[in-house]
Amino acid sequence: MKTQLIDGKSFASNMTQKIALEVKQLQQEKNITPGLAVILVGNDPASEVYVRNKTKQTHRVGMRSFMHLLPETTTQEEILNLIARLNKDPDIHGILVQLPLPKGLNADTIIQAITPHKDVDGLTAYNTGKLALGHKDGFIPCTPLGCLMLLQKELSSLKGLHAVIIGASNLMGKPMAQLLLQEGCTVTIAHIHTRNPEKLARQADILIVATGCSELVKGSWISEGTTIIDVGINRITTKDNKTKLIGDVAFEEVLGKAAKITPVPGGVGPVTIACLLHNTLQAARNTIK
Ligand SMILES: NC(=O)C1=CN([C@@H]2O[C@H](COP(=O)(O)OP(=O)(O)OC[C@H]3O[C@@H](n4cnc5c(N)ncnc54)[C@H](OP(=O)(O)O)[C@@H]3O)[C@@H](O)[C@H]2O)C=CC1
Ligand SMILES: Nc1nc(=O)c2c([nH]1)NC[C@@H]1CN(c3ccc(C(=O)N[C@@H](CCC(=O)O)C(=O)O)cc3)C=[N+]21
Ligand SMILES: [Mg+2]
Repeated sequence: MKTQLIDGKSFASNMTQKIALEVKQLQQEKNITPGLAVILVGNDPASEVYVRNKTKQTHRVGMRSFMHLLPETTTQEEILNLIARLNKDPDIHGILVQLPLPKGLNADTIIQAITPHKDVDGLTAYNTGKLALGHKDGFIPCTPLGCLMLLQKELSSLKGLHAVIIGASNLMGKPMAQLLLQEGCTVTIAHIHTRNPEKLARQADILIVATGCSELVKGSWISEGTTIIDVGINRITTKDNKTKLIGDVAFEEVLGKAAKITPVPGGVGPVTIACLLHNTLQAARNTIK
């Protein structure tokens, strides 16, 4: 079987073209320019890739981007004060705190301090609850939303398919499970304590991997015809001392077995950014009475 690559980059570029037009319209008709504030504390490699690309894309669609690069030593109180200011600032429509945060900071307390109507990452209790209940008016986390869009484009129907998700974070695995359940998939979630994840993976019609373990999923984990969504963003150093990004799936090993796969880079990453811009545009529109 020839494995087809899922082109997230061109999917995202179609999305951002439409968003750019809608931003222009919002400016002309309502004099509103969507603004996104991003808080990055310390230096996590995957976050640095994200921040770099999203700043570029934010400007490209005509939105404003407010970067807060804070040192590793920043205190919980300083971050909470910053969020309190951003919550009140009328130029800011979306607030995103990059995860993971350095040890010593309480990520949950910090995330829950974001006002739900600016929570474009969809991580507050309010938006998490909205998603769990199937309400359509909350913010859905950008990465699972992007993965769902790619799956809907690539597969004619998701109903009755067995989706196996490896990784159970609040940012990715859990909301992904909610979304696929609502689409009629049978969902299995594997995590660090799961025994024989390879056995579950072999039963998957759709396999979604978001663990942060580079090349965790081997060729032997994959049955003929599986569609693979590789969410992992791992920066490694090659023999000739260059850095490159690789996913959570041993890409070369699954070629010829999987029906389709998202490459890293060029798969889920760009779509995550497009979904973030989509949510930020929505947050700006929601301020219109
Ligand atoms: N492409 C994109 O747009 C995005 C990429 N990412 C990337 O995806 C990856 C995951 O991100 P995120 O969900 O935030 O990470 P987290 O570290 O928050 O969560 C990882 C999850 O995977 C589980 N896990 C870790 N190792 C294993 C293993 N060996 N076997 C099975 N399960 C395992 C963890 O279990 P436990 O909790 O029990 O330890 C946890 O549930 C990272 O590489 C990140 O950079 C993230 C978001 C967006
Ligand atoms: N609160 C929070 N929300 C997140 O969604 C979140 C986060 N924290 N922390 C870090 C991870 C990682 N993440 C990425 C998104 C896009 C690319 C991306 O643009 N990737 C390009 C990289 C292209 C390149 O520069 O080579 C690609 O895969 O093609 C990468 C990583 C979002 N995350
Ligand atoms: Mg994380």
